[in-house]
Amino acid sequence: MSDDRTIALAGVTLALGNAAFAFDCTLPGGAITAVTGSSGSGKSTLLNLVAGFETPDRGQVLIGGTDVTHLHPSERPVSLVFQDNNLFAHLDLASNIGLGINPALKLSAADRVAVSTALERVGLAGFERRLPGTLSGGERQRAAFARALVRRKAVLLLDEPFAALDPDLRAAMSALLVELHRETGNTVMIVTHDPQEVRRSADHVLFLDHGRIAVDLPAETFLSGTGVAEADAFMR
Ligand SMILES: Nc1ncnc2c1ncn2[C@@H]1O[C@H](COP(=O)(O)OP(=O)(O)OP(=O)(O)O)[C@@H](O)[C@H]1O
Repeated sequence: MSDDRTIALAGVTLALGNAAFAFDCTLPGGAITAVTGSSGSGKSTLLNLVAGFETPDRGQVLIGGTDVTHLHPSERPVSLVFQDNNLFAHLDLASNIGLGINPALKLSAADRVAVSTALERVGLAGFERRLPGTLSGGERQRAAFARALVRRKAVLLLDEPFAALDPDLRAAMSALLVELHRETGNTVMIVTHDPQEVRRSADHVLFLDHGRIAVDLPAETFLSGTGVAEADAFMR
């Protein structure tokens, strides 16, 4: 029986322009899976298939054993954090995060408390009235995490969330991700081209090459050497 948060792609194929993708994989429920590989290998496309921004030509996308292949992104049990464009510039942080709870921003008193608690949790206590433009890059990413937290979805999808940050901040954000993951136990899929990020946060690793999954291993095994030249070279 599948864990209710396991993600599976079964016989998925997709053509986009000249690029062809074929994915067959299982992302273990309750684990952090890093999706890595060189530029253009298909990492974002794999994430977009799980999120619902792309639909396979063939095959199925399953979350917790439920076929979500034809569900709209808003109907899937997922939260998303991207590298940027996470926040609406004209809305303060309380509203930006409140959108994670209710897209019409009809928030109860309990919802407002949940927003403030999430801000506190990511180290932004008291930032409710601040506009995104007044925050540093790291603070904006923390706010994006806070919004993902209040959604309380079974699956958290992150596409290069820390790529724009300096190395210290990147390390701090990875640590925060691992800490929050320990508390929520949700299934995390993080797209990254940063080998350090894979080392720091992954329980499981998918290495993509030319639109296919070239390596699919627990992180410990992956990091000790895969025998696949491209993957081992990538991690050096
Ligand atoms: N809508 C599209 N139309 C045509 N080609 C596309 C489309 N979307 C993606 N591609 C192509 O598919 C390939 C994989 O793209 P994808 O963004 O998934 O790679 P990636 O591994 O995330 O790359 P990067 O690390 O550079 O972000 C690329 O060659 C890209 O140009």
